[in-house]
This record gives sequence, structure tokens and C-alpha cells, in this order.
Amino acid sequence: MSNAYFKVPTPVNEPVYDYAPGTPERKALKDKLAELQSQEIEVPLIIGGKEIFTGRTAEMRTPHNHKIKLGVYHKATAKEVQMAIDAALEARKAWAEMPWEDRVAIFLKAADLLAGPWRYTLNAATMLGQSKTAYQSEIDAVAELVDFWRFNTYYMARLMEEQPYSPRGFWNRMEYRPLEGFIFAVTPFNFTSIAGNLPTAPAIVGNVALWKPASSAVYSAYFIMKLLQEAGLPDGVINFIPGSGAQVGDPVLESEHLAGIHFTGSTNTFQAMWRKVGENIHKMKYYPRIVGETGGKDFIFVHPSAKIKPLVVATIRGAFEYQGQKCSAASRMYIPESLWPEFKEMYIEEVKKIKMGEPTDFRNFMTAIIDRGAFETITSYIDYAQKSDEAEIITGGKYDDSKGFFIEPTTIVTTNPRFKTMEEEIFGPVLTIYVYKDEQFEETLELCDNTSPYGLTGAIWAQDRQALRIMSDKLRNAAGNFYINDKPTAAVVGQQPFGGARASGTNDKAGSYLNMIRWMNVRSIKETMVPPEDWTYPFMGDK
Ligand SMILES: NC(=O)c1ccc[n+]([C@@H]2O[C@H](COP(=O)([O-])OP(=O)(O)OC[C@H]3O[C@@H](n4cnc5c(N)ncnc54)[C@H](O)[C@@H]3O)[C@@H](O)[C@H]2O)c1
Ligand SMILES: N[C@@H](CCC=O)C(=O)O
Repeated sequence: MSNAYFKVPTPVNEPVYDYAPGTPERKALKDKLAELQSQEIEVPLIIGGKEIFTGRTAEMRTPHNHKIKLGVYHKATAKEVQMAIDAALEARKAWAEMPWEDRVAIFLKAADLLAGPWRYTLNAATMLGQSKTAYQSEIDAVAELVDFWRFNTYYMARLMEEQPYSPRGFWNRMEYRPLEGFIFAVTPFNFTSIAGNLPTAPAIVGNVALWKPASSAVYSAYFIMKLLQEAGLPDGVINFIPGSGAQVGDPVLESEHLAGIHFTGSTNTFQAMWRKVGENIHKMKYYPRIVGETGGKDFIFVHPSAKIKPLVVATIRGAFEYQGQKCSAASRMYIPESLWPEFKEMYIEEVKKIKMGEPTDFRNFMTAIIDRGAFETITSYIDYAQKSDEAEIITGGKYDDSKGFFIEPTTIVTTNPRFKTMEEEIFGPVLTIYVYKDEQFEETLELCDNTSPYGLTGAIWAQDRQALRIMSDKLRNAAGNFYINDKPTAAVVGQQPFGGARASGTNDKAGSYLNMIRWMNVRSIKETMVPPEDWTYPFMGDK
């Protein structure tokens, strides 16, 4: 039992390695890439700490080269889901009772393992499995996940310091308990850090979880699970159950023990899960806490006073890093007529310099799209624009799936501010630009605000302070992460808590105390020092 009030070390962001030529880090990462590519692995389910091989398998191949097979993974069905629920509930008994500093120590150790001996494994696994460049993988699979673990443990301890006022004669206290039941963590393919964060944020607070990783990112997810085991996470606290969405999701969402959902992925999937919970709510023991971060249609809005060169840089990085497969990626842009000719010329010149290919060749800025489904969806938008007389393609537009799923950085210019590609999430390297008349600045801000159902990220560009004020006010609810003279991507834990509202999610801000509090179930305790011995009121003494 603790006999002191411990403080979690004050976190700072994990430094990002740049993997410059000649550095030992570059060599270590290249060696790890070669090692992982030279072997195939078999990924089991991990339930109650035990490896389960169901025999129902799917292949894991790199998105950039169909010939490179990374291995197979086993898939869960209703039977294994029930085993995972039973294992989680069993583990909850000891985990929820464990002193918080012991839980914190496990996640601080996980952070140090990832920043140290596991760094190149997680980075290389994400480069190969999800086709990220070394830098994109480093900021995600290493730096952001380390940050999630160091900051979330710190936020939990800070929240517990929050205690109510006690008048004389009483001691009021707030106890921060985990939720009863289990949490269902459902993770997307595009960020290894999000995959690691969604099951662990609730676990830090004492919850137990079932974790369903995205089918196209099982490879890196498995390494996270192994790392957590090495850090000392007790068996059954997090149960790893890859499989197809509905086959795993449906039985979980029918369980009476479901206490919460921690989801990141598309808006449609989240809405379907929410509906399922609604259908089953009468059978459930708890009202599940539902936290979901979903899609976006993120914008860059430019005022005539903006500086062009940094705007070009922010547009390219915001739209095309990780092939536009960030929920935060710039996918629509509003630019005034007066800046358009100069911007267009410089932008096209720079986009032409982008190199695309395998992530193992460090000269590439872009690599492949995650899988065939995404490739077909994205290219159907490009085909649609090719055929439309309201659109012109000024960069890219070509694609090729013969070796891997490659799509060129594509820029569409439209005369219709409500063109399909201005409204719908594409989730690929496709940016649509609408050129507005300078005198229609304020009407165009309104268009930007109400063109799509989402509210995730957005960036405004101007040198004129008054213009920035107007843009910020008019777009107040258009984005949960709002950037001034910057790209709309690359939020950092502890600096820009992440999430959006409207159709983009519940905006519970991953990587902040606001998210951690969703996994806590507060008990208010009032202790009376000297309880009264007379039930009558003073005013009853006389008629
Ligand atoms: N807002 C954010 O913070 C954020 C961050 C990353 C990604 N995203 C969004 O994620 C999407 C891309 O990720 P994705 O393609 O992996 O999303 P997705 O919705 O296809 O899948 C997300 C997860 O849900 C699972 N799933 C699918 N159907 C299910 C069901 N019926 N029951 C339970 N689970 C089910 C998938 O297997 C996967 O694990 C984009 O829309 C992007 O904007 C949002
Ligand atoms: N946190 C990331 C986005 C995560 C979604 O895909 C960013 O800010 O770019």
C-alpha cells in the first residue's frame, strides 16, 4: 500500500529522430527493415495472456509491394470474443485494485521501452505494414505513442488531485474508480499511436479492454501488444482480438458488460456501432461511455494578405504527407483570385518534385495507399473529376496498382464550391481547390463552414490581423483543431489536444485530461466527524 502521495514525472515530448544520412539511427532502422522483411510471422489472438490460433487466417502484405508478405494473422469470432470478455472481467479484479502508481510504472516502462530498445521495431513495422516513410512513422509509431503513455499517466495523477471543498466537521473526497465492465477499443489503420492509445488510456485508469485493431494494421499492433507484455502488463488487462469488423464488433456490442467504447475510424462505422449499442441498451448493465473520433473534410482558407511560399509548403505537407491518409489532411482549399496565379505556378512546380515509391527508399516523400478498397474509392473520385466539366486536374490524376497501391498527388480545381470532392471525405492524396472572388471573402467563409458535415481540422492563412479575427470567429465551430498560418495536420500530444465535433466525433480530445476523465467513474464520499445525536431543528424550540 502507498504511504506517500507520489508525483508522476512531468512529461516532455519525445524527441523525433530525423534519420539523416550517415547517422547511427538510420543504419539501425535500415537493419531492422531488412530483418523484418526477411521473415514471415504468424500473429495469434492474445486473450488472458495466452496465444490463440483460430486457424481462420488472413495475409499481411506491404501496401507498396504486393510480393512482400509479412505473414498471416488469426481472426477472432464470437467464441473468442466471449473468451476475451471473460478474461478481461477476471483480470479486472486485481487490476482495478492495484495501487495507481504500479499501473503508472507499467506504462512509463512501456514508454521507455518504445523510446529505447523497441524504437526501430515499431518504426519499421509501421513503415512496412502501413507504408509510412521513416519520418512519418517516427512521429507516429514512436514519438506520439511514447507521448500518449507519458502524458496520460501524468494527466490521471493530476485529475486525482482534484478534490472538493470540505467545511468544518466534514471531509469530502472524490474517488476516481475505473468503470465496471470492460472497454471496447476499436482502432484505425492510419496511426500506430492511436492503435496503442485507445486500449491503454482506459487501462491506465484501471479499466480492462478488448482491443480490435484494423485488419490492415494488425502487423504493428501485434508488436505493441508484445511490448506491453514486456513492460509487465498483467494478463487479461488488454485482450488482442483482430478479426473482421462485424464478426468481432457485433458480439461485443451485445454484451451486458460493455462499459465503454474507445473508437477511432470512419464516421459510418462509428454511427453503426452507436446504433447497435442503442438497440441493445435495455440488456446492458451500464450506460456505455462512447468516445469516438471519426472522419474529416479539413480545409485551408486563404485571405488575400497571406504569404504564398509558406502557404505552398503547408498545402503540400498538409495534403500529401502519408498520402493524405490522415484524418487531419487538407482536402479542400479556398483561395482568393488575387493570389491564385502566383500560388498555382509555385505549387505545381513544387508538387512535380515529389518522389513516390517504397518507404524503404528514404528519398521518397510519398508511398502507397493502404489497400485495394481504399485505392478503388480514391481513384473513383479522381475519375469522377476527370469526367466533370466543373473540374480540372492540375497535378497528378494517375494511379497504378501493378506493384503496389500508388496514386499520384492529385489536385482538382473546381468552379463549384459544392463539388462532390469539396464535400466528401476521400482519405487519400486528393486536394480540391475553389478560387473565390476577393470581394466575396465573408460569403466564402460561410460556404466553408457549412459545406461539409465534419468539424475536425482547418487552417487559416493571412498576414492581416483583422482578417484572422474574422476568419477565426466565422469558423469557430468548423474545426476542433484550428491552425493559424500552419498546416492542419500533425497535432502533438500535450500541445494540441486532438479531436473534432459535428460528424467528426465526440471531441473528447485524445492525449489530454479530457479524454482520461471519460474512463473514470467518480465516487463522492462525505465523512462526518461528529454525527448529530438530536434529530430536531433549532427553530422547533418555540411556537
Ligand atoms: N478523428 C480522428 O482522430 C481520426 C484519426 C484517425 C483516423 N480517423 C478516421 O478513420 C478513417 C480511416 O480509418 P479506417 O479505414 O481504419 O476506418 P474504419 O471505420 O474502416 O475502421 C476502423 C475500425 O473499425 C473496425 N470496424 C469496422 N466495422 C466494424 C463493426 N461493425 N464493429 C466493430 N468494429 C468495426 C475496423 O475493423 C477498424 O478496426 C477515416 O475516416 C479517418 O478520418 C479519424
Ligand atoms: N493527430 C494526427 C491525425 C490523426 C488522424 O489520422 C494529426 O494531427 O495529424
